[in-house]
Amino acid sequence: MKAIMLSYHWKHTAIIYDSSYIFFDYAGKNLVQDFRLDGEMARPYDIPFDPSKVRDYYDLLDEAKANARVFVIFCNAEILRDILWRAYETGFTDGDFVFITMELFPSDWLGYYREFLRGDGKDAGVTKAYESVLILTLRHLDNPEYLIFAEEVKRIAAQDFNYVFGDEEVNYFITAFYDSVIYLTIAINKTLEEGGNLSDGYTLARKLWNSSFPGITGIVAVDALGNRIADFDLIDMMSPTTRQFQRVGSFLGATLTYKPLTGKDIVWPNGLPMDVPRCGFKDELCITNTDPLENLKIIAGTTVAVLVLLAVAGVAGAFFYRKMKLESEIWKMSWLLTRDQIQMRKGRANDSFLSKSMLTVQTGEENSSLFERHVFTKTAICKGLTVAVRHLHLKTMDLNREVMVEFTEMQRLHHKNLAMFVGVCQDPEFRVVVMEYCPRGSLQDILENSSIDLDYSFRYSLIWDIVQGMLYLQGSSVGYHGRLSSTNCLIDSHFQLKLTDYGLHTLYMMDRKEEMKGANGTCFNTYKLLWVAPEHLRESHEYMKGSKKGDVYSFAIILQEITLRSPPFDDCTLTVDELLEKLKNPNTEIFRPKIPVDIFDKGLGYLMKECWCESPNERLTFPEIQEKVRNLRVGRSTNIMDNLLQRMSQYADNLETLVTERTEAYLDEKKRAEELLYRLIPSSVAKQLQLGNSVAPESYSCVTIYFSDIVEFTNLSATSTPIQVVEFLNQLYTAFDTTISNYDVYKVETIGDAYMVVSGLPIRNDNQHSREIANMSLHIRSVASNFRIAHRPDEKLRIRIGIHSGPVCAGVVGVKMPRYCLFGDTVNTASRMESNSMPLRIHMSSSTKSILDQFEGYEFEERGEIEIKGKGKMTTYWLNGRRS
Ligand SMILES: Nc1nc2c(ncn2[C@@H]2O[C@H](COP(=O)(O)OP(=O)(O)OP(=O)(O)O)[C@@H](O)[C@H]2O)c(=O)[nH]1
Ligand SMILES: [Mg+2]
Repeated sequence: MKAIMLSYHWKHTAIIYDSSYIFFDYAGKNLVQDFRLDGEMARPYDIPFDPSKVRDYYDLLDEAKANARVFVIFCNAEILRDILWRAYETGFTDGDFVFITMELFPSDWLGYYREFLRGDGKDAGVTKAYESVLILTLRHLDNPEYLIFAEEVKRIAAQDFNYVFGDEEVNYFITAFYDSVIYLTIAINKTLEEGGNLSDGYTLARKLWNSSFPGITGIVAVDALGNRIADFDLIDMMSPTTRQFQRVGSFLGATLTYKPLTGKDIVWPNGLPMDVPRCGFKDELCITNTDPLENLKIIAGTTVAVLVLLAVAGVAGAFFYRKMKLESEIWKMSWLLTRDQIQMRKGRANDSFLSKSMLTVQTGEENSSLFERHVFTKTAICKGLTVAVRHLHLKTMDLNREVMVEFTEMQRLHHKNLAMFVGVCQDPEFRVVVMEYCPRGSLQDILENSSIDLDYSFRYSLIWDIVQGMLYLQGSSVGYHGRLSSTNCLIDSHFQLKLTDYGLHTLYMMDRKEEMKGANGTCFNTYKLLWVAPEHLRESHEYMKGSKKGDVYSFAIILQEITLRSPPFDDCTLTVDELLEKLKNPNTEIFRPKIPVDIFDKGLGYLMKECWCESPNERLTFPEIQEKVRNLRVGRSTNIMDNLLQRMSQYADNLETLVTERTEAYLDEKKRAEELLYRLIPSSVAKQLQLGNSVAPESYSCVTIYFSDIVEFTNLSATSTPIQVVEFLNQLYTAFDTTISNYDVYKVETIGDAYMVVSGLPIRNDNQHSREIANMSLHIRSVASNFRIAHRPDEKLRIRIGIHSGPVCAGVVGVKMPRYCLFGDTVNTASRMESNSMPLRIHMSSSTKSILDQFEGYEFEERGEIEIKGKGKMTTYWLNGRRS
């Protein structure tokens, strides 16, 4: 570790370690102590901790920060993740700090390492923190002797122990045992050569102390106390997107040297971190710096005045020190973001099931005209985080001292109920404030989303979160929120409420002034003023900064929204502007939202009244509100976790039902579509098409084709309306379709009054095709002769049938509306059989007859030789019937 530290010119370290990890070598020497004793290094600052007792890992980091920028951390992976998350949350991961930890076995770390991902909302932050982490692991073995040895171990494991290694490396302990045996054999040989006594184990064991020998893992170095000095690799994350790690350097035990690997630089978030910050660990170096001289003037007027002040009292000294610290932070301007650091995300931020795409708010106008607000946060990626970007209306951003102090103060705020302030960008084209993004939308979104059921405990936990955030904010140097509203209460992925858009009083005041002027083409939305306390409404908007008591009033309006689950002042019928006027100028009566008698919690009703008193001094303070809410909450189920889980499972159930319903509907639809397709194309062919396979045309050596036609259809059509014709054909073909479903046949198509059926394809059926078609023809004939034409009840339907057998080729033609078609002379001949047939008779060719002859029971009648157009003379037959 020392070799690594010195190689990067770091001499100051803080060792943060789980005190249950005791680092002793076999001779009983405490390794942490050992690490502390080295002339070249400053004495490392030692922070042991008991994980079960640590209240907040920030405390450890804060303590370490006062002594070092390089933190060596020893603890288990879970705790490390918690520490890193806290480090990220509290601003330790921007590149000023280094975290070195140890993970003995390297195989897990090389390649893609995702084990620190948990999907708990902290992954991005922990990944960011990993940019500052270096991991020390045992050397990755790849020397030729080791590779042969590893192969051999794998072979023996499979052969003798039936254990087959996967991708994993051969365990390091196996190689260490092997090296021990080499150690022993060398020691025995040496002892024998020297004529020593083999039964003197102690001397034997000491034979190779303070020396080295070639082992299977490379050169094995043994120190003067008999400890093996292992070889280590230093590993670093190459990129936060791929989370891929790489070796950046190696430590060789035999030479006690660390060498960075050429061409494999450590990827730092912000360059190589300095061993000592510019102003020293306690800002002590800045007091005599040139820049701070300027600062001194700013703080106390003159340098002399400050020095006098310092001399006068220790208390003043402490004050001075704090001020100096703030000054150095102000000038660091770490909140200032460049345009390149903010990558806007495309599309709207609407990734929450709680956010409605459209918020519709009733303005309260006489006719209840609805005024729609369609608001989405713009989101971006900044420093590896998804952030909410708030565009400012200011034409210029004057980074005067007051504004800079505000930014610096904002940056110091860290609380679970505050959305983090990320920074500002003052690019003329892109003047924005960047805040932590909360994916589940605002409190207003939740309240307006009727599909979310809000019970007591949930409402109380929302209120509780607001109070906690406000207590912290009002106790901080920022002093008050200034624009507390339900749109500035956000819900994060853990359903925790976080306040946003707080502070920055000077900047936001100037910005609101511009917004009201309509800068950047915006139109100021007076609806936002419904949360502003009357005393501030009365001020000129330009000075409407806000106050602690003003926040309490805004909180009361949010309480109204939560308890009544309605927008502010929802009960009144005034327009927003009329309403604001009334609030500004109360006549005899103070104007506030009405609290219905059946309010779900009377206690909350009283609390609202105590918070929106007209006189700011009569309003409660947040500590008092906290007490009241705590008392009101007693007796209600406060287990937000249970409640949340219940809600989540309810939501999941709803989703599951929805998914099942949709899936069923989809499957039904699919089935219908498939059935339709199977009617157009034989199912075996359709399946091939669905799989994306092309269907090659196929020839069939013998199939039987049926054609039938309605006698005098032209006359019938001429004397019927088109609708009657369609209805008639539909009824007839439905009857035919039902009939043919009893046979192994495929209906090729209907063309007008013609009906075409084939048997023997696409699935071949030997010679059965002639029989199937013959039987079907007889059946259809009887169906047709019994068929009554609905609009001509007295007329008898007569059809002509013709059948013929022979070779055909079948294939799918067309892309847009693919059709399965038959080609070949057999089709024409079959059609000719039909056209030369007689009413209610089945006319067949000799080829069909000769196949049918193989089957018994058919009654034929030779028709004799007839002239068939395009074919010449053919002997044909009538199929009259079949003996049962
Ligand atoms: N989902 C989500 N919505 C946000 C986030 N930040 C702001 N919003 C919403 O984006 C919309 C526009 O926000 P703003 O421009 O801050 O306007 P506002 O909050 O109504 O008013 P002021 O902040 O007081 O100016 C509001 O509906 C916010 O609730 C966020 O981090 N996540
Ligand atoms: Mg806002």
